[in-house]
Amino acid sequence: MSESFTGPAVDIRDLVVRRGRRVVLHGLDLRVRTGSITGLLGPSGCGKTTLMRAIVGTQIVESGTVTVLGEPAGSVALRRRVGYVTQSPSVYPDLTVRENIRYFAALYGRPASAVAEAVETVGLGDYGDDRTGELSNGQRGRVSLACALVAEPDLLVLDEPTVGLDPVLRADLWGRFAELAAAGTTLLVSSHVMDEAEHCHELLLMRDGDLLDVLTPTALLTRTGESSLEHAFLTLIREREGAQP
Ligand SMILES: Nc1ncnc2c1ncn2[C@@H]1O[C@H](COP(=O)(O)OP(=O)(O)OP(=O)(O)O)[C@@H](O)[C@H]1O
Repeated sequence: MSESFTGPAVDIRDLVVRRGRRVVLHGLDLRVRTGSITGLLGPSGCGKTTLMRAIVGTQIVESGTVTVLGEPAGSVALRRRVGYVTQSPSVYPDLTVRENIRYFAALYGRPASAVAEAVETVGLGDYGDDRTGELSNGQRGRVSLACALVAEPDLLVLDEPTVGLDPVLRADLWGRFAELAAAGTTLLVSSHVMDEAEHCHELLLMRDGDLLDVLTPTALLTRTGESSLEHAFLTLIREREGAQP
């Protein structure tokens, strides 16, 4: 973690993003606490990926400001401090699993032990010497995740990192995310399955390009009187829709 920065890891003011003919983010205001695991949750198409792209600086924004670790999103100073794993794996198919991860480790000056740890974290210990192009889609996604993990950036932005993973691996990954957060890393993790929300410190609940609420999983349950996060989110949506003029 970088020493001097004490503000929120992400600070967004009045963010408007248009994609094609559609305005997909309608003036969002939000903050992501440094050292937290923040879940970005909402139905398919609500704008989670677009928001993540704005945070990592790959999205053209119409108006508003996105400040990341105290710098404007996308600035050169952030290149090594922000990791982003998209839903489509970006790995070198001709390299083996270990070579891919080693390449990123070298770029970020990380030791060989970090490579071995990253391979194990994503459950690919038996595939370290396999060519990445010969793996399944889910396995390739895990290589991509390992490449981001090995760099140990200050902010990790992960777009649906647990899709298609078995329950054991998902639990292991959330355990690793918790360790990283405890060490000061900020994680912003999107998901459209609410059962993942329980692993997060804070939830950003999105719907149709707007932020419905920002609260902890416990607060979501308490506020709605529900016992499952899935139901709680639905109840919250119905309340808000009912409250609209
Ligand atoms: N390449 C694109 N060009 C134009 N519009 C787009 C493009 N990608 C997404 N959109 C629009 O932006 C909206 C938000 O998309 P986004 O990918 O951010 O949603 P999401 O919440 O990440 O969805 P999912 O959970 O399915 O990945 C969509 O409803 C779609 O209309």
